Order: sequence, then structure tokens, then C-alpha cells
Amino acid sequence: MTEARWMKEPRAGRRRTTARIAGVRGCLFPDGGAEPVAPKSPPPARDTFQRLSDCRSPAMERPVPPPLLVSRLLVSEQPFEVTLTETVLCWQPLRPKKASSSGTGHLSVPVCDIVAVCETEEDGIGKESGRWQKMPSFSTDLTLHAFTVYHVQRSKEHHWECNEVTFHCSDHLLCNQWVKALKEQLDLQAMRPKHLIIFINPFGGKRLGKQIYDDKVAPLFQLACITADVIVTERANHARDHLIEADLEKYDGIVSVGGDGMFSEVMHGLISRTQKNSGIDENYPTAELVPCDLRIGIIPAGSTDCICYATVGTNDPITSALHIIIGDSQPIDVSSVHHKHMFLKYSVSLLGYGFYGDTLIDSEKNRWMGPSRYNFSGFKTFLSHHCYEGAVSFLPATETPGSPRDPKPCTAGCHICKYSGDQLKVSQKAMKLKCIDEEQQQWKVVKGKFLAINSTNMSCACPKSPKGLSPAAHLADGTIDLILVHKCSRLNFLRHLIRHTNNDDQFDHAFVEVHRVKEFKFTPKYCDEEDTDIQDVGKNLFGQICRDHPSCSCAQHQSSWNCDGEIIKHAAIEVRVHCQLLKLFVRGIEK
Ligand SMILES: Nc1ncnc2c1ncn2[C@@H]1O[C@H](COP(=O)(O)OP(=O)(O)OP(=O)(O)O)[C@@H](O)[C@H]1O
Repeated sequence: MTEARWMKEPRAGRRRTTARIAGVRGCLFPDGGAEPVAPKSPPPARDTFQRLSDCRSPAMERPVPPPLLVSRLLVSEQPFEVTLTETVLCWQPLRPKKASSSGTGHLSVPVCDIVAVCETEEDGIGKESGRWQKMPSFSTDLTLHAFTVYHVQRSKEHHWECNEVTFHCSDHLLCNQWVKALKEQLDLQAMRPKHLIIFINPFGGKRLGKQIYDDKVAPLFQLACITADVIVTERANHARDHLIEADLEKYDGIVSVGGDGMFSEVMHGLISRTQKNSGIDENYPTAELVPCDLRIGIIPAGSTDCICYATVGTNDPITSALHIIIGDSQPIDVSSVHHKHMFLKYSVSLLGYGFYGDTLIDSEKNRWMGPSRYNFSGFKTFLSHHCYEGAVSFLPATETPGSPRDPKPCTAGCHICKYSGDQLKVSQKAMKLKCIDEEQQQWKVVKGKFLAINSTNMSCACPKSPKGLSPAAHLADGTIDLILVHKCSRLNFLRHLIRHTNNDDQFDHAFVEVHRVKEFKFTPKYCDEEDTDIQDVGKNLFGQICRDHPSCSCAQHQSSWNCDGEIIKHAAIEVRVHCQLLKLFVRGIEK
């Protein structure tokens, strides 16, 4: 790996806020201007939850660590006292009034938010203007010594940008000392990936995946010295098949460039590979799946990018690339879907029968329309107003704090997810020891005619529905929010759908019920002929309900399940959540 040195042209994804400077002021410390660096042993790797508390307010919440380096350097032609500790780089103006007009804006950056540090080549010629810049009178040397720190800058609506600040030093030795000290601190950020495998779907969304990666993401990875094996997919399931066979030992993470379907493919490859390595049979519905070690990053380049939006708060490729670079890590729950004793799919966002299943089936016929196919097919499905008769059996999540009606959403560092993750692991072990039979737990059954049956593992927020289908769903608490929309008039259903796009409570309707569950099963009233055992279950559940009532508008046929944007043909399914099975290069939505 070579260090990236490409600071001549400002590129997409990096914002330069500091003015070029043309002079240096002598340092006050006799040994070249820097206080000595005390050698430290590396801190243990910490997950995003722990590192978030470091980043929030290092000075207020914990004792201030001793400085590793202190120097007087120039930033935007103004003298600053610059201090580096294990957790923060800060620069205090020595002439505060002038500093406020210098435009630097940022006076400290947590070390965990630093993307890269590079020595900057300066020769007294303003590289942007091409003209000589005004030199301060004390400068005797036209060759300047500077280094640039690239760091995460929060922008509006959860967007992150890569900002940069350039520090000018009196001599090369001091400059080297700073670059070395900063790089040493970056090397201690043990959660950061160094080598990635990247899959790009060239046909997802508006077919811009390759361009988005080349223009916005690759330069940032290069800056952060992240190397990558890039595979542009040539067919559907290319990424999944590759992951099942490839040597994954050499990678620190996997990146999916595309939409939710592409992410789903990568996720299936990784989960199946992990189970294969551990000798777990995915077809066994109650198998305890083994959590995946590698994290997955999502560079949004699809039509909806719901999974990215619901875990980051925006679908912006640069923001996602920066979360990958700084090594964020957020566990997420995954549901497994089985039909009888056959594994069908995994799901992390929406599993929807009826309205969302029918919309997906129709939208697949209209792929040529691009992302607008979802609006078109959604409208058609709404007009058709099909409802489907069946029975939903579910196991309520009783040990988990929180409810789908909570006013507060799951955010970065969520205590419920952390607590629930720990608790569920303990209770799973206890369950194994005591051999508690699931039959002993309290299953509930809801029979009826449904316009939609939706199960969500996360809020499922997306630009069209900023709060999502289940605004209080948690990313990693080991539960599913099960939303049952019973048969109602078109107008009422429209009212319910509209509430997904505004701040009104979409569950506050008599025909909508929502449950937080660990498992559920759906048995349609009308089954395929080969599903004889499901027909038997159906006979027990339904008797003669509705059989001779064509006017009730129940479709005699079945709908399909929309599983994270992929179609599942079987209507009768069993779904079970696996707490924190997967990790993403995100931190959840920041407050
Ligand atoms: N080279 C390829 N040719 C055809 N299909 C591909 C290729 N690579 C991946 N796919 C498949 O394309 C499907 C859709 O991709 P993707 O999710 O990236 O875009 P999208 O459907 O437009 O976005 P979203 O899922 O967010 O709505 C995925 O199921 C994936 O398996």
C-alpha cells in the first residue's frame, strides 16, 4: 500500500475550508517546536458504542488525557497552539479575534474522526491561484513545511463530508514529527479496515454504481490507504456465489455498491458461508446461527436504498464511505425465512405479504421504468385492493424492553439494543441449558383477511418514508415488529399509507395492529395442492370461513412475500429473528 498524495485538485467528497497560507512562525519549543511524544501501549479495539462516547465530549466525560504533542503552528495564516492527545486533535488560536475571521471553523477533531494525514507539498506558490501568495515578513525560506489532516465533518441531515485542515510548521523535522504522531494514533484505531472486497452492481438503480464508486468512494479509500479487490458483477448472484467459495481470511470487510437487492445478495453469501464453515444446516428452522465476523458496508446506488437509509440516516455514498473508513460497527438482527423445512431467505428490513408483495411482483415487470416503477406499481396495487385470508401465529417478545409504539426511535449507541443483545445471549444460553421447549411459550394467533402483513427488523426508513414502516423498531434488540393491516376501505387504507410519509401515527387505526415478536408463522387459507400438510393446518384454523362468499373481495389466490425487495413465492412461511447475526460499517442514526 502506498500513501495517497493527491491533494493538488480538490475532488468530490473533500471540502477544503482552510485558506492557503504562505508563511511560518518560529516554534517556541527549543527541540524543534514539539513537546516529546510519550510512547503508549495500544488501547484495546473498541466497538462503535464505546468509541461514540469518546467522540462526543472527551473533555467533559472523562479525564483529559495528557498531550502527546503540543506545538505552535499556523493555520490559515494565524498562529495556533496545536495539541494532540490519544483522543483528540485540537488547535486553539493564539490571537482569538483574528482567528474567528480566518474561516477555520473547526477547532478540534476527535482522533476517531480523522480519515488521513498527509504531508503537504508547499513551495510558496498558491496552487489554486497559480500566483505567489503574500509572505509574512518573518519568513526567510520559500519552502514551507505543512501537513494536512482530513477528517469527518458532519453536515445537514446525517450527511458526512471529508473536510481538511492544513497546519504549517517551521521546519521539516517538526512536520515529520506531527505526521508520525498522527499516523501512530490512526494505526491504533483497530476497528478500521485495511483491505476490502467490493462488489459493484452496474445495473442497480440508475445504473450509476460503477461511476459512484470510481468518482466518490475510491478516492476516499485511497486517501485512507484502504486497498480493495473490486468485482463488477456480471450476473445476478455473482457476489453471493463468490462469497461462498472465496478466501475471505484476507479481508477486513465486504462492501456492496448497489441497492437493497445487491446488499441482500452479499448478506446471503456471507451468512451462508459462515454457517457452512461452522457446519450449521440452514434448512433447520430452529438452528442457532453463528454470527458473521466480517462487517458489510453499503454504498447506496440502488432504487430505494432502504437498508442504508435506515442505518445511517441518509443514502449518500460519501457518508457511507466515511463510516467504512473510520471503522464503525453496528450489529443488526437478521430474520430467517423457512417454508416447511426448507430455508428460503434471510431478511433484515421488510418482509411484506399482500400490498408490498403484490407491488414488488408488478414492479419487477416494469424494471425498464427505473426507480419510478415502485410508484407506478404501488398505485396499481392500491387500486386493486386485494386482501388475503390467513392466520398469523406469533411468539411475543416479552423479555425485551421497548414497544413498537415507543415515541423514541433507535439511535446510535442505543441502550436498548446493547442491553437486549447482552440479555438475549444470556437467555439463549439459559434456554439451551434448561431445554425449554418453545411450545411452553405463549404463541398467539390472529385470523382474518389482511390487506398487508408486514414484518420489519428495522424502521425501514427511506427518503419517501423518513420515519419508516415501524419508526420505533430497533436495529439489534433481537425482535421483529409485526404489523397486521386488516381488511378496510380503500380510503382508510390510503389514510394508513399516507401516515408513512408524515409524522402521524400509522398504527393509530382500528384496522391496524402491531406486535413486537421473536417468531411468527403465516398460514394462508388457500394453499397450493402440493402443500397438503399446510392445507390440513388451514382446515383446523379456518373451518368454513368465507368459502362461499365471493363478494367479500378476498383473493382466492395467494400473494407473495416481498423479502427485502426480493420475491418469495411461497405464502406459508415461518420467520425467526437471529439477534445481532450481522455487523455493518455503520453506527445507527446519530441524534
Ligand atoms: N450484473 C448483474 N446483472 C443483473 N443483475 C444483477 C447484477 N448484479 C447484481 N444483480 C441483481 O440485481 C438486483 C437488483 O440490484 P440492486 O438492489 O443493486 O438495485 P435496485 O433493485 O435498483 O435497488 P433497490 O434494491 O434498492 O430497490 C439484485 O437482486 C442483484 O442480485
